[in-house]
Order: sequence, then C-alpha cells, then structure tokens
Amino acid sequence: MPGCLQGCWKRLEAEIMAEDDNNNKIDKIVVLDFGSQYSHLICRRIREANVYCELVPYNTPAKALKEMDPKGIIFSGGPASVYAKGAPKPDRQIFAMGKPILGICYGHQVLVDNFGGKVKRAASREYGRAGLKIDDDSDLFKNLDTSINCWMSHGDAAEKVPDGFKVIGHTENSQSAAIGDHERKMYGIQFHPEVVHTERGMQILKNFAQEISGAKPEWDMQSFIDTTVKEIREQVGKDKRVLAAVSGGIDSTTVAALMHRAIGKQLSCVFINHGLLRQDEEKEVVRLFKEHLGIDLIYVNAEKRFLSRLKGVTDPEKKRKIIGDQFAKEFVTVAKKHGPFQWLAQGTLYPDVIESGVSKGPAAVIKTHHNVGGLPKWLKLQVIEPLRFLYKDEVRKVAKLLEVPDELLKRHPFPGPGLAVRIIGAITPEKTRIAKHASKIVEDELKAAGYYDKVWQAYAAVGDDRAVGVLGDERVYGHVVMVRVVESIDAMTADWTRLPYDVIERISNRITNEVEGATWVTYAVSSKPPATIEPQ
Ligand SMILES: Nc1ncnc2c1ncn2[C@@H]1O[C@H](COP(=O)(O)OP(=O)(O)OP(=O)(O)O)[C@@H](O)[C@H]1O
Ligand SMILES: O=c1[nH]c(=O)c2[nH+]cn([C@@H]3O[C@H](COP(=O)(O)O)[C@@H](O)[C@H]3O)c2[nH]1
Ligand SMILES: NC(=O)CC[C@H](N)C(=O)O
Ligand SMILES: [Mg+2]
Repeated sequence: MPGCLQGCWKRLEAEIMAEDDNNNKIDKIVVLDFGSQYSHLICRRIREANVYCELVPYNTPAKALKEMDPKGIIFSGGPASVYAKGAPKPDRQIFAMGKPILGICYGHQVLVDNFGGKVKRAASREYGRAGLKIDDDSDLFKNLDTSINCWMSHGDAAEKVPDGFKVIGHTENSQSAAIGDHERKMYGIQFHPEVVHTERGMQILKNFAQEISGAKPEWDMQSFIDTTVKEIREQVGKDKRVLAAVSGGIDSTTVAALMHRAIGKQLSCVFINHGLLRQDEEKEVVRLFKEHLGIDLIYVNAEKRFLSRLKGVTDPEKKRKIIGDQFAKEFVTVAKKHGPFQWLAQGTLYPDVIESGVSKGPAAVIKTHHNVGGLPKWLKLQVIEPLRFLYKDEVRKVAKLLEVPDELLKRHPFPGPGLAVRIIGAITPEKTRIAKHASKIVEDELKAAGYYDKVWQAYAAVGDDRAVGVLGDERVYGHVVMVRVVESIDAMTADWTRLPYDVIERISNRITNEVEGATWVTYAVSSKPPATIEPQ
C-alpha cells in the first residue's frame, strides 16, 4: 500500500488493541519487527512451540503493548545499524515493563545500545555458520550441548557488554555473541535461532517463551477453534446474519465451516459462477457444500454478466478490475434478495494482514487481487475475518479438525478471477473450452502419476498463438497450449516442477488428441521471480 505505511501501522495497532479484548485469555509472546527477512519466521517458530505469537511494528507504543499483555517480548533482526542516524528504536518505556526480552541480531544490538554498551562496525562481517560455545546453560541455553552450530548474518557487533549483563555464549569472532541479565530476564543473541541452520534454535526460542517468560504452551488449532467459535457468537449476536463468499478454496471453505459451527443458520454462503471456473467446478462445489458440510449455499450463475463485460478485453489488469467489480455487484444482488445481512465474512490470512502494513514498505502493484481493495463501501456490511491471525498451514489444520473433506482440502489454490488470468488475450468460448479441458487433463495425469499432492499448482493456459498441426492427414492451424506446474511454499516464490518426461509426454499426447483445436503443447520453465505463477 504505497504511501500509507504509517497509517497502516496506526490502524493495525488499534486493531491489535481491539482484538486483544478477545484474545487476552491465552498466553502470548510479541515480536517487535525491525525489518528482518526472518521476523515472520520467529513468530511461526514460537507458535510451533505451541505458544501464541504476534508480530507488531517496532515502534508500537509501550501502552499498546501493555494492553496486549505479552508474557515476553522479542526484538527481531533488521537491516539498520543502531548507531546510525534515524535507526529504528523501540519505545523506551518497553524496557520498564518488567517483561522478559530477547533481542535477536539487530534486536540484540538494540539491547546493548539501550543499556549503555557499545555497538560498532565489526572488523569483518559474518555471514553463515559459526560455532557457538555455551558459557551458561542455566536458562536460555538449557538442554543444549556445550556447543552448537548457529547461523550469523551481521556486520555490526557488540564491543562492550552493558552493565548487569554477562556473556552466556561466544564464537571465535564474537566474544559477546550471546549475553544475558538473569535478574531482569533480558537476553541478546547475535545469531538467528529462527532459521533451520541454527542447531536446536527451536529449543532456544522454546526456552525463552516457556521457561523464561512462563508462557503456557496452550496454542493449538483445537483451542483456536474453541475460542474463535465463542468470539464469533459474541461478535455476531443472536439475531444478526452473516454472508460468506465462498469459492470452494481452502480459506473461504474453512471460514464457512467455522462460522457454521458458531452460528448455524445465521450463516449464508454465496458461490458465484463467473463462467471461468475449472471443469465441472460449479457442480463439485455445490455438491461438496451440500453433502459434506451441510451448509446452506446460494449458487449464482452469473456467467453471462461476467463474460459480456469481459468481451474483447485483453489487458490483464482491466480483466481483474472488471471481475472484482462484478463480484461486488453480485454480492449486492444476493444481499438484497436473501438479506438483510449485517456481516460479510472473509478469508483474510495473517500474511495478507502483515503484508498490508507491518514489515513491508511501499510495494509495487504486480497484480490486482480481486478480493483485496475491491471491497465496496456501499455494501454497508461489517467485515468479519476469523482467520486473520492464521498462516495457511494452520488453516489447513483447522480445516481438518472441522472435518472439511480431503477432496476440498487437497485441491490446488485457484485464483478468484479464474481462467480469465490463464487465457491470454481476449476471452473467447473456444479458448475457455481449451483451457478447461486441457487443465483437467493436466490435473488427471498428475494425480495418476502421484504428483498432484506434491505440487502447488498445475494448469494449462492458452493464448492467441497458433501453430500448424497435422491430424489424420489434415492440416490444422490450432492453438498452442502452455502447461505450467509449479512448486511453492507460500506462492511468494515458486519453481517449475521437473516432471518426468514420460508424464509430460502423456499430458502432451492427451491434449493434442483429446482437446479439439489444440495442436501444440509447451511446458513453462520459468521460476517466480522473474515470472509469476499465473500468466496474467
Ligand atoms: N467464485 C467465487 N464466488 C464467491 N466468492 C469468491 C469466488 N472466488 C473467490 N471468492 C472470494 O474471494 C476470496 C479470495 O479467493 P482466494 O482464491 O484467495 O481464496 P480461497 O478460494 O478461499 O482459497 P484458495 O487460495 O485455496 O483458492 C475467497 O475467500 C472468496 O471469499
Ligand atoms: O484469489 C486470488 N485472486 C487473484 O486475483 C489472484 N491472482 C493470483 N492468485 C494466486 O496467487 C498466487 C500467486 O500468483 P502470481 O504469482 O501469479 O501472482 C497463485 O497461487 C495464484 O493462483 C490469485 N488469487
Ligand atoms: N541481521 C541483522 O539483524 C543485522 C543487524 C545489523 N544491521 C548488522 O549488520 O549487524
Ligand atoms: Mg481460490
């Protein structure tokens, strides 16, 4: 969100404070984000140790932090140097809160600097593995060997340890790689325990969260479901109604299942067929909701309205905007016909929340996601987002506990604008038919070869490129179909899948044999970056 970083942070703080009213039952650790690539990872690792953890901006006021009532606070790493002008510093009142603090890398240097130690440019930078000798294993380094391999990434170093702190670990290059003040429960470590290259890094974070801060390991997905169901009931009340837009994807389905458990018949779901869904998807989604989830689903066939507005449109961003706008119009029609509704439920996840405000600076718009920023104010609905503090893998666990069928759980993510972003150039009935049919073949062959569950997404795209083929001695000037199969952890980066040649061959044969109008098949071998997962 270019230009609104500060505003976003303010908003987030307010939201965090408001959210806290509901969340104060569970012990938590808060991570102050000083801009490290790994801030997110610290948060994830703490949650893996079953302690709830949130990431907040480095300049979150002590007052807001007090309201959150964390058991302990972690300062993340960051690219700045503490001695530089304008370097990010936390609210100094935080040090007086009496809460345990763990500083990591830049966070360690912040501690050193704050308590009168000295941070300087080191003679040599240190990137990569280093051997840490443990000098004190009484708390932070409890249950570790006498030395571990740790992972470093820094150019500055603590030259003078502040009063009250003692060295609890050192490396060859860094005599004060780990320091601690047992009395005040403040610790600084120059290395990164959150990355896998640090041996037993999880144990260190667990020691801080559970032993030093005394946070109870009560964060798991069943307890999340129990508290969230209660919160939804309180928030929505007994007589208000919620409309949830669902796509059959994992996020919106999980929202629907969670809301359904909480408020039953006060929930209605709407699924819109924009004519650009996967083969038979409209039937599948309706069936799965009825048969497996038992949730009331309003099905809207809006094919004609979407496709007529998209006719002749070739610009990818224009397509996305039209689809976003038409989605909103469809929601309004449904709300009028089946309403009144007071709430709109959305499947926003934690990375979406964070990327829109906390750690990332002004970012370029690569693609307009139809559901972000497209929420029409005139819908006059309050938004409820029960998954806004969860990561995707946590959502999958929630879905499993809510008995969302595997069939749905294992489906590949599918973009809201659907085939519109897989059909390059104008959307025509012929290209839509080819994309649908060829994609189905790609999915079926990956399933048969045991690859479907191993890859992130797999599909066939089609554009206006044509190539000559010969079918039964006839010349055919058909379409070139592009097959794309990618692996990814979070869709932020991706790599093309090295499928065995025989699998590619079967896909290619079947497409040219079975899909009328397709003469050539190509395989996309671009990673993300520089390419993206979807071609438009
Ligand atoms: N065809 C549709 N009808 C109604 N709402 C939709 C449709 N497609 C997308 N949406 C809405 O847009 C949101 C974003 O879509 P997105 O694809 O990111 O999530 P998802 O479909 O729930 O999960 P996944 O990422 O696994 O596909 C959905 O959660 C849903 O609220
Ligand atoms: O709900 C969505 N609305 C959209 O507008 C949208 N565009 C891309 N995607 C999905 O996001 C991931 C990253 O895609 P890209 O590498 O193409 O940006 C991939 O998983 C894409 O399928 C979307 N999902
Ligand atoms: N990774 C970090 O937090 C780096 C901290 C600081 N900028 C340094 O170079 O030492
Ligand atoms: Mg989807």
